[in-house]
Amino acid sequence: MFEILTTDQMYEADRRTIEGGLAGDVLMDNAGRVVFEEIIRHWSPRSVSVLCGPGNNGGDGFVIARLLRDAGWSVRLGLMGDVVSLKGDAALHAARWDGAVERLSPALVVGADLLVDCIFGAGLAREITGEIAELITTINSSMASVVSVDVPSGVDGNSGAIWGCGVKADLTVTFCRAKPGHYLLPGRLMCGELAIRDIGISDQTISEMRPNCWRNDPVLWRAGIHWPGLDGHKYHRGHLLAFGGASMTGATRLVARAARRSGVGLLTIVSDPVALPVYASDTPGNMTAPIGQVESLLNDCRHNAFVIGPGYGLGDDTRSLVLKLLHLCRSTVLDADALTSFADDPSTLCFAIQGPTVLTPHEGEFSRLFPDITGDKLTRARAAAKRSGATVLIKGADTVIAAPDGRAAISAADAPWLATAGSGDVLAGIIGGLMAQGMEMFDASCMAVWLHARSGTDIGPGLIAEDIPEHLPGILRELWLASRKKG
Ligand SMILES: NC(=O)C1=CN([C@@H]2O[C@H](COP(=O)(O)OP(=O)(O)OC[C@H]3O[C@@H](n4cnc5c(N)ncnc54)[C@H](OP(=O)(O)O)[C@@H]3O)[C@@H](O)[C@H]2O)[C@@H](O)CC1
Ligand SMILES: Nc1ncnc2c1ncn2[C@@H]1O[C@H](COP(=O)(O)OP(=O)(O)O)[C@@H](O)[C@H]1O
Ligand SMILES: [K+]
Repeated sequence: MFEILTTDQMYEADRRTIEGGLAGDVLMDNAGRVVFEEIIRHWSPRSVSVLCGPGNNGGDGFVIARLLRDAGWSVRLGLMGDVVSLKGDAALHAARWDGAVERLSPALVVGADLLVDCIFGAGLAREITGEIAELITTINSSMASVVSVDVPSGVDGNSGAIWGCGVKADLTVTFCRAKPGHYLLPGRLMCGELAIRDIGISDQTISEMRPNCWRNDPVLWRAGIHWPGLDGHKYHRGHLLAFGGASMTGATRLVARAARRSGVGLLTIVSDPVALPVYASDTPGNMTAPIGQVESLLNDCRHNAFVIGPGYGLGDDTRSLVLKLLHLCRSTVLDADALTSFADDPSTLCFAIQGPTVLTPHEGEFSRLFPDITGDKLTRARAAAKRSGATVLIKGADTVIAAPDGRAAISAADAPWLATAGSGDVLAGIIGGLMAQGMEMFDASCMAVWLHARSGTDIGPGLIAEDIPEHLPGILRELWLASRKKG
């Protein structure tokens, strides 16, 4: 259930399921039934208005109305357009509804305790205007609870964008698998609780669709974790070089702390000699080296991973050091100043990326580096990954991680506490630490985002960036114990 399907993939899965012998009207009946089950699980009987659009999303509404009424609820149903204009399965289920069919209007909202939003689903393809836009405004200002069927009407299932206006739901029930728009902002903010329910489409049908987007979950990457062996030594766990700035020393201290808590064997902070005492005194386990020794450090292949950018400073020196590091094709995480230093010349950066490299921009850094790449976050991350050859991780509440081969994961965590200075530095450190231990770049990025978000939700209010590395051992222990059970 971690795959995320585009609306086209969903239509295709429906089509194949119907071809495989499950009639379309049965699929629609199943869809209506799971929404009905969610409604009766969440609410006691009350007055309901089912608001139906002209397509199959509206068809689901007729099933829901019938089941609720059969269960003794007081139900009104409104339809956009005429019943005779309905087609296929929607027409069939409309014929099975023997209650009144009212005109879809704000009058249906007045006095209802629960609204079932079946106006538009996957088929929404243009701006919502006029009477329907007014109806949506009325829905959103009403005191009634709102259940949206498949997606909140107005939300684009693929991008999470809003077509002019959108229903704000308390619960969204979607079918078979989530769609990107359930997790990408602003769509995610419109969904309320998300229930993903099976309607009879097999897992095999889904795997035949070859989904390459997932909700970020340990299932995706836990097999790729490099746990230390009984006979291991510290060099088996990698030696990360974290490049520290001369003045903003806090950033790389956070990188170092996070990388070490993620399990890296050795860590050296390389910096301008002026800042070395700060780094050296930060914590006894950090090693330090002056930037003047960088050539000999890089000549030692045991230094197998690099993190550069947080607090490093902008400019030519940063640019040439980054290019030098990329030339070695070792695991490299570029964040913050290492990215912004290429704002005037992103193609040089992209050209230099040959080895396992992760770029971790926030939205501002992303638009400086890839100003011509537009669209939703998933599309942009994929385009930037394809262009650069790096794994691209666009940060935010709906962090997206995309690999150059098109694979992508979206974080569905609820961790607004992470929006605090330095938390991005910690993330870069975790990714670097995991890659130094041998984890593949996409897996390491996904795992780091997950560990970071879990820390955010666990620690909650009051979180400061320094808390996150200290929280990692507990979560890693859980993952480790789970891996031993499976083994
Ligand atoms: N077997 C299956 O496939 C199953 C599908 N299922 C359900 O079907 C849903 C998808 O159904 P769908 O494809 O009919 O699309 P849907 O969202 O109902 O809307 C299309 C209609 O809206 C109209 N329209 C669009 N935009 C508009 C606008 N801005 N303003 C005004 N009108 C606009 C559009 O008009 P047109 O563009 O054609 O002029 C068309 O008439 C899916 O979300 C799920 O709930 C489940 O039952 C499981 C089985
Ligand atoms: N609302 C939010 N919900 C969850 N995570 C968030 C939210 N806002 C920011 N974050 C996360 O916090 C981190 C902030 O990183 P960044 O912007 O680089 O800040 P800094 O440079 O101060 O460390 C990122 O990992 C980002 O995904
Ligand atoms: K809907």
